[in-house]
Amino acid sequence: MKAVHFGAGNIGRGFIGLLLHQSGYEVAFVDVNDTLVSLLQTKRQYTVKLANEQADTFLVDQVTALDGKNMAWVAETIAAVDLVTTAVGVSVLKHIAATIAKGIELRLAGSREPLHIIACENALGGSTTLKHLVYEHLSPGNRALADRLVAFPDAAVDRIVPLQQNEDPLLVTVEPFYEWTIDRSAVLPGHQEIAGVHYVDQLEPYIERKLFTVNTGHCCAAYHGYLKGYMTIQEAMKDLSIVAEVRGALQESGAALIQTYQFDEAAHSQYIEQILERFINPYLVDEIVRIGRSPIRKLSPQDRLVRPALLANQYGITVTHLTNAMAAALHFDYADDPEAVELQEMIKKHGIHRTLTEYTGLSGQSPLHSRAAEQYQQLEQWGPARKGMIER
Ligand SMILES: NC(=O)c1ccc[n+]([C@@H]2O[C@H](COP(=O)([O-])OP(=O)(O)OC[C@H]3O[C@@H](n4cnc5c(N)ncnc54)[C@H](O)[C@@H]3O)[C@@H](O)[C@H]2O)c1
Ligand SMILES: O=P(O)(O)OC[C@@H](O)[C@@H](O)[C@H](O)[C@H](O)CO
Repeated sequence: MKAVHFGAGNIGRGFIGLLLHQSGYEVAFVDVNDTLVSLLQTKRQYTVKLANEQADTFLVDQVTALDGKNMAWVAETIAAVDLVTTAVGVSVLKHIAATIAKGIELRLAGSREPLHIIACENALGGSTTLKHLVYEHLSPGNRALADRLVAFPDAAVDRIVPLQQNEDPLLVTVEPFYEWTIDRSAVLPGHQEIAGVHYVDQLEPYIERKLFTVNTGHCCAAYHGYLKGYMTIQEAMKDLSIVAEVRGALQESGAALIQTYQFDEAAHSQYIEQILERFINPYLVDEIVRIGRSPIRKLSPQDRLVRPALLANQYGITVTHLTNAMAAALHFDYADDPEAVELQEMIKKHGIHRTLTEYTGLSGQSPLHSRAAEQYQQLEQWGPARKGMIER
């Protein structure tokens, strides 16, 4: 079996590539990073190391890489594989859609074998988004054929893979835990199930539970941690006031999830505790600026802060920690993150209220808006504390 995977980065190599390899796939990674592509082409293998006491390792071999800038080469390869996966970042999907469409077009000209395309990004409906982007490049005839022969099952992926600091540039250190959940209802007959993947009939509860617990808690710790001058999530999670913010936010999103999906309360509390343990894994060094990256995406209406806050608010659940995390996100002024820079410029130019409305979609009438704005002013006090800690 053959697969093309877009994005040979942390989750690409450390999670998707590993599981596909373990299921018997030969994986061709597509990336635009020339160094990564050339190393994978030369070595044809890499190692995944678990962040645990034993530092278990796994060899992933029979891999290759394709230059993502070479559309014709990538499309020809897609025409001949069984599976296409992505882990490039949800905002990059629009840049790979034309190449995938070209691959589908070539494939449909000569084959009636089904093709599955799965976006493994942190977003609701990632594969569906990719499908819409790909369909923009297909002729009406090919769209009709693709409706029958090409499936885009949505998925949720969970494994913490930090920025890598290894001497071997292909080695990737990952946390031991993983969960890859795929919407079975969108899978076509003939799909060979991927070992280690959990296929479910309805994905929404799984993806919302993951995004609004793991990622909500993670960014909450990151934005508060950044404000207080911590460099890693492990450092931030030693600060009890930050842990209290994270727990508070997860109780708010948890209460909303329990109401929406009738989750068992005790099981959900256990899920939260397991996630807090994962954040403090002492064998990982996970930088706060990675977890806080792209604050505009993280503050958007469908993402990990605003959507659970809106849900909770609808159910009459008091929301203060999620809005406090939004307020902290608005203080994330990391100069190397283009979205953080844009956000800070917007605040400087137009003030906090207009910025909140523009990026979160929360109108000035929303109580969540007023609370986040008020908390933004209260958090201002941490600015000097952060600078002091970073200078020390
Ligand atoms: N790292 C994690 O813990 C984790 C866990 C679950 C989900 N995710 C999600 O996985 C995705 C990737 O995250 P990551 O941490 O692996 O990021 P990353 O930056 O390590 O990897 C992304 C890779 O995509 C490549 N890329 C960018 N543009 C491309 C293009 N046009 N064509 C082909 N390749 C391109 C980059 O060069 C990079 O190698 C994100 O959506 C993220 O939210 C990450
Ligand atoms: O990848 P992002 O930017 O959506 O979120 C940053 C982290 O929270 C995220 O990568 C987690 O490590 C991951 O989602 C764990 O499964």
